[in-house]
Amino acid sequence: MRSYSQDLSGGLENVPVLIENSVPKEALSYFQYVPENVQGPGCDLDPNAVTLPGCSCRVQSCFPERCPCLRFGQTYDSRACLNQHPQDATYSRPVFECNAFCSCGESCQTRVVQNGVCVRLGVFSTADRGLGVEALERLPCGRFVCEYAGEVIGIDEARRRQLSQTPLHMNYIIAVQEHKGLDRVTQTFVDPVNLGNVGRFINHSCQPNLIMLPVRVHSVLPRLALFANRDIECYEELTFDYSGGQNSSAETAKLDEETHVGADGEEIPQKKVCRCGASNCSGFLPLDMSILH
Ligand SMILES: C[S@@+](CC[C@H](N)C(=O)[O-])C[C@H]1O[C@@H](n2cnc3c(N)ncnc32)[C@H](O)[C@@H]1O
Repeated sequence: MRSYSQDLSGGLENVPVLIENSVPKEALSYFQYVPENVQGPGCDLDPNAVTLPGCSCRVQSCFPERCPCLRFGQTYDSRACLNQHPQDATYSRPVFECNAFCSCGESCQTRVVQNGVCVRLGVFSTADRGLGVEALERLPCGRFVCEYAGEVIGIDEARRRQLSQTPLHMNYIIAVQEHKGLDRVTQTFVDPVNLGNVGRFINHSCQPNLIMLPVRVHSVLPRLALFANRDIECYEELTFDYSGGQNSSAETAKLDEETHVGADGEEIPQKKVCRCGASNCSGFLPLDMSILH
């Protein structure tokens, strides 16, 4: 069992995010903890501005039949867990929570991600993947764990940051694409390298125990929320699939066989060996080529 003491969040989360005592201070010297997304270069909106309308349900907890925030159905159960299995197709639809403009109570069942980290997590040194995060309590399937929070940046900034990296750098930029109708795609880029929360220490696995869902709370900008996709034991390392479940190995494999220089002559970061140890491991970390095109 690892020994933990300090709170990485400095009191900014509901529960301390513990750091293993053996993690060297230098490993975190350039990092500043922010519990929620912040506006970064190229992002036109302040992620903390309230840009969604509220409901007028004057009840403690909203009903799906009446509440416009629940037009796609009830998302959570009374234990703040997803009320369908996380792999269920339901979650390919947008998820909205009640927000600051809503008339319902603060204990409304439709407020989960906005309540922040409520489970005990520990940041520890892995043998071969830098730092990682483990659960310090049992987590039931569907439980909200934490956000992947950081600077929300525009695509040009994401491209600039990605191209400035070499395979020796750790990559923290997550690009989430959402399909709206047949021809509209919205992209959200979050980079928690310097400003971020506990989510930025979670490693990739080809057989993960978390799933990432875009959840809208007060703003049209989604928050990237991580939920348990099965029951998780205390001291299990937490992981999610950096590709969001889409198999990007074909594209990354092509990159490796051919060239590491893009069409405009720019250097393209090379793919990295995946050390998740899963039986279905694809061999390499997903590399989101949509940022580079
Ligand atoms: C979002 S960070 C995860 C936290 C990171 N381990 C740290 O120490 O801050 C992503 C980086 O961690 C490393 N990493 C994450 N999952 C990995 C895996 N399955 N195999 C090898 N390296 C991994 C890679 O360097 C990757 O670019």
